[in-house]
Amino acid sequence: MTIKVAIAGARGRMGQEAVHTIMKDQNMELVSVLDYKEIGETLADTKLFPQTFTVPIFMDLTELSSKTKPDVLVDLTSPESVYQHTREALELGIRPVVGTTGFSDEELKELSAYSAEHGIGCIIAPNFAIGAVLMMKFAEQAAKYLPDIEIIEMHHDQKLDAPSGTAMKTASLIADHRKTHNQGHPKEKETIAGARGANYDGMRIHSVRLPGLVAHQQVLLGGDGQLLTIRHDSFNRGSFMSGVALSINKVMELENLVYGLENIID
Ligand SMILES: NC(=O)C1=CN([C@@H]2O[C@H](COP(=O)(O)OP(=O)(O)OC[C@H]3O[C@@H](n4cnc5c(N)ncnc54)[C@H](OP(=O)(O)O)[C@@H]3O)[C@@H](O)[C@H]2O)C=CC1
Ligand SMILES: O=C(O)C1=N[C@H](C(=O)O)C[C@H](O)C1
Repeated sequence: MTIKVAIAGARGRMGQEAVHTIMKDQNMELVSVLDYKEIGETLADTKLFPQTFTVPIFMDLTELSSKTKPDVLVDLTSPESVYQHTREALELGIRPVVGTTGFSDEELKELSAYSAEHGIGCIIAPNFAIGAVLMMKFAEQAAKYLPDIEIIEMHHDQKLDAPSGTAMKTASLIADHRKTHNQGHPKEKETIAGARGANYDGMRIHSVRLPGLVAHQQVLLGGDGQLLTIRHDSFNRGSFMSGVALSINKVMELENLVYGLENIID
């Protein structure tokens, strides 16, 4: 069966890569694009894609749904729009595959409840790169033995959310198994606000933003006389594409929301 896919965010860094991935996949058909700006009738009009990419662009998800009937909506947009897109897609019976980061815990809970109640599959993956998923799982396991942890995530300087979705997911996986404890000296004082990073359940998260970077993370686990560093680097956005394709296939089998690629890989 061919999976009919729509995409939101096709003009973006991830979106452009995902358009090519879906167009090349024999089991998928890119049927439509959701945008919020007048950028032309089809992807070909945007000049970002070959003239053969005559995929229609819509500004309204309900119209896109009724005219092109996608099975799946891939969202690679912005923290500002992603919740609304995901909620609307679920209401229209379209399965969301979401790479966009920046959800609150409440939004995730609410979408998860809606998805389960209506039996519609949904995947929200803060990181589609298999190496990043392994980094998170290894950090989760190591935290049992080395519970003093600082996360340093490093991204390109156009990123809108901080900390990254990957850092948040890493911290939440670790927090599920680690006893809450505040790290560092109980009397430590920041002479410049933010010097010690963000506090997630006692763990510290530091966000670096620099031109030249793509997506990188180190999890530092300190013990008496030792340091374990678990590091992952995405050097290009091709690193995320096998996870996007896997999620589009898997979401067709789901009747609930899955948060994190680690829950769908064998
Ligand atoms: N899960 C994963 O593995 C990965 C996730 N990401 C996440 O994916 C998201 C996109 O990243 P990236 O591609 O780098 O960002 P970009 O800014 O390059 O792309 C986002 C695109 O979405 C468009 N957009 C914004 N709002 C809407 C909307 N309401 N409807 C349709 N299109 C919209 C933007 O248009 P305009 O610029 O005109 O506003 C832009 O073209 C981010 O949240 C990022 O964190 C990134 C890499 C990997
Ligand atoms: O904005 C990005 O680029 C990325 N965002 C995701 C995140 O917030 O973790 C995934 C990856 O790190 C790239």
